[in-house]
Amino acid sequence: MEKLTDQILKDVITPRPQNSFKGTFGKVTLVGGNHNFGGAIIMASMAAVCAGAGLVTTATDKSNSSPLHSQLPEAMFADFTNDKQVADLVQAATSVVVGPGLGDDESSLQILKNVFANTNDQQNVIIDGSAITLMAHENIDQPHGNIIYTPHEMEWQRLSGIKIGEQTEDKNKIAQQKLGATVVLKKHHTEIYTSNQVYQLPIGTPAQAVGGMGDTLAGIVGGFTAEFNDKPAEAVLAAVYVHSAIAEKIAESQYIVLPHQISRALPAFMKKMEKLEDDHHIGFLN
Ligand SMILES: NC(=O)C1=CN([C@@H]2O[C@H](COP(=O)(O)OP(=O)(O)OC[C@H]3O[C@@H](n4cnc5c(N)ncnc54)[C@H](OP(=O)(O)O)[C@@H]3O)[C@@H](O)[C@H]2O)[C@@H](O)CC1
Ligand SMILES: Nc1ncnc2c1ncn2[C@@H]1O[C@H](COP(=O)(O)OP(=O)(O)O)[C@@H](O)[C@H]1O
Ligand SMILES: [Mg+2]
Repeated sequence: MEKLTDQILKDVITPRPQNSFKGTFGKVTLVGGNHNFGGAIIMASMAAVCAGAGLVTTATDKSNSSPLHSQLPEAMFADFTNDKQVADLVQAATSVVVGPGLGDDESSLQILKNVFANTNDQQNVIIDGSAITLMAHENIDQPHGNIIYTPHEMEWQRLSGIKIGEQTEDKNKIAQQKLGATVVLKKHHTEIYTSNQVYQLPIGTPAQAVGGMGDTLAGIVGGFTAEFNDKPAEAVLAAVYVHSAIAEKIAESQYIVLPHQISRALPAFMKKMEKLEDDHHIGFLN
């Protein structure tokens, strides 16, 4: 298992080209947030916007429209039960994030099926939270796309069949290769299983053990894979690293880290990365 280092941030977060517009930095469509779990998709959307995606649309329950806009006017809203609109938004996306707060009832299942029917192999498809649980319980086929699963250990147990105490590198690798997808197995020292390597995140803090922390990571992965779409594999690694690097910084002065604080800190943190030259170390950034 290879340890991730801050080099991944320097590799991925480079200065934006001058001759650019919002379309240069990709479109993210996020689908989730039922009547009870609106916060999950709002946190994921905030993360995608703050990570620098060019255009972000959130397909969610109608009741989340005003809360979304009051928190995040940069995001557009769509009703996730409008199949035609969701199909169009999914087809238009560089990256699709599906699952945060989607829920597991019949309506959630129909929405998931509609999303999966409309992805294509050119897109990054981040499958998180309820979408993983639904896939496992309802035996739903993996959709087209560059698939990135972001399960916690219980979600990975549901998807892979490997019990939490038995999730060894070898077993996880076999399950990941069968899926033919990237797996971000979230925990203390998250592991990332890619097509040719297994990475471990050596940073992160229990101050991150707060609801919404994974929703926020899913949004950053969506944002980074859209924005840095010429290197999507590295973008996933950088997203995982930046999420915990910012959390550690905040945890120096806070007992817990609120997920939205990570998102709000992203633009300034990324500015510091952009300025770094190879012979400088991120540790100097205090
Ligand atoms: N503000 C919002 O709207 C929020 C909405 N959210 C949304 O809710 C949806 C459901 O997601 P979920 O993760 O809350 O529930 P589920 O998939 O049933 O897993 C929990 C079960 O697994 C067990 N467990 C064992 N190991 C574990 C581990 N390492 N990490 C985590 N759990 C572990 C755990 O054990 P226990 O804690 O009971 O001991 C429990 O039995 C999803 O769409 C998500 O996006 C949340 O993001 C919160 C904020
Ligand atoms: N003790 C810990 N140390 C480091 N990271 C943690 C710790 N506890 C939780 N996390 C991180 O918080 C996130 C939790 O994800 P998840 O359980 O999906 O949250 P939610 O669904 O509530 O948003 C993951 O990124 C995980 O790595
Ligand atoms: Mg989660």
